[in-house]
Amino acid sequence: MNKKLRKAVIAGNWKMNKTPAEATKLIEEIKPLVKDADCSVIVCTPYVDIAAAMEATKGSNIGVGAENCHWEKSGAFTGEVSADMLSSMGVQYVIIGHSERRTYFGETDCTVNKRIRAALDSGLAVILCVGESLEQREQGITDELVAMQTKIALGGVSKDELKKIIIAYEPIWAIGTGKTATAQQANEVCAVIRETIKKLYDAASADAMTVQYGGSMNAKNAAELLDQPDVDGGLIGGASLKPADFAEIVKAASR
Ligand SMILES: O=C[C@H](O)COP(=O)(O)O
Repeated sequence: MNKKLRKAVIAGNWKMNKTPAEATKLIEEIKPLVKDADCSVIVCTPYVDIAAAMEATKGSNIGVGAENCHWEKSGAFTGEVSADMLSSMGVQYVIIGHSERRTYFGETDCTVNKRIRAALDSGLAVILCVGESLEQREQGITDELVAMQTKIALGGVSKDELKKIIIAYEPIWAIGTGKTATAQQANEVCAVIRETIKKLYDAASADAMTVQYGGSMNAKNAAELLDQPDVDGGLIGGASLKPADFAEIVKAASR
């Protein structure tokens, strides 16, 4: 499929930022700036901001996502939030397997797979994050690692369910560091992910798959990254908290 036929997806990952009142304010600022976007626009917020985000995005072209979900439907899991709880609030997307969850909260490829299963069963679309550390890149194992993360995460996911999955390639060394992967590096690994989908499913599924890049994407470097044939959008951290910068990235994805 021609890249142009895959609509770009720009998702903000707010991480642990913004109170509900601040979330409303930020969305109100973003809304007019992205209203003519020719790409999907999503904001993924902390759990406590979801009600405010649902309210503020009403009637707009901005979708709302969460930053994680548990794999069980309910039970004794203090501090966790289920996929059903999120979908009951109108949430459409959930980020799963972000490297910060893997690094700081012990998440593994296996728990990522369980969370994806739960999210799909609750009707949520998933933004699955994969990516290598600097050490792994230097060892030359980026492609194998990213392919393996993708395969394990998608275990038991049908071809039909795959349509509700977006994959974000996020090299850990580029997250929040100001160190962006070059457009070529980003494209190479996004292509590896697409090839992995082709092997696991088929060429049509690989062609239709949205593969984002994430890691210090900003208003200045977005156009070059988003111009790459296998980069279909971005998962944006820091710049998603700055309305003008986020809007600039959305504009770059709309070309
Ligand atoms: O999920 C977003 C990524 O972790 C990228 O964060 P960043 O844009 O602040 O580098």
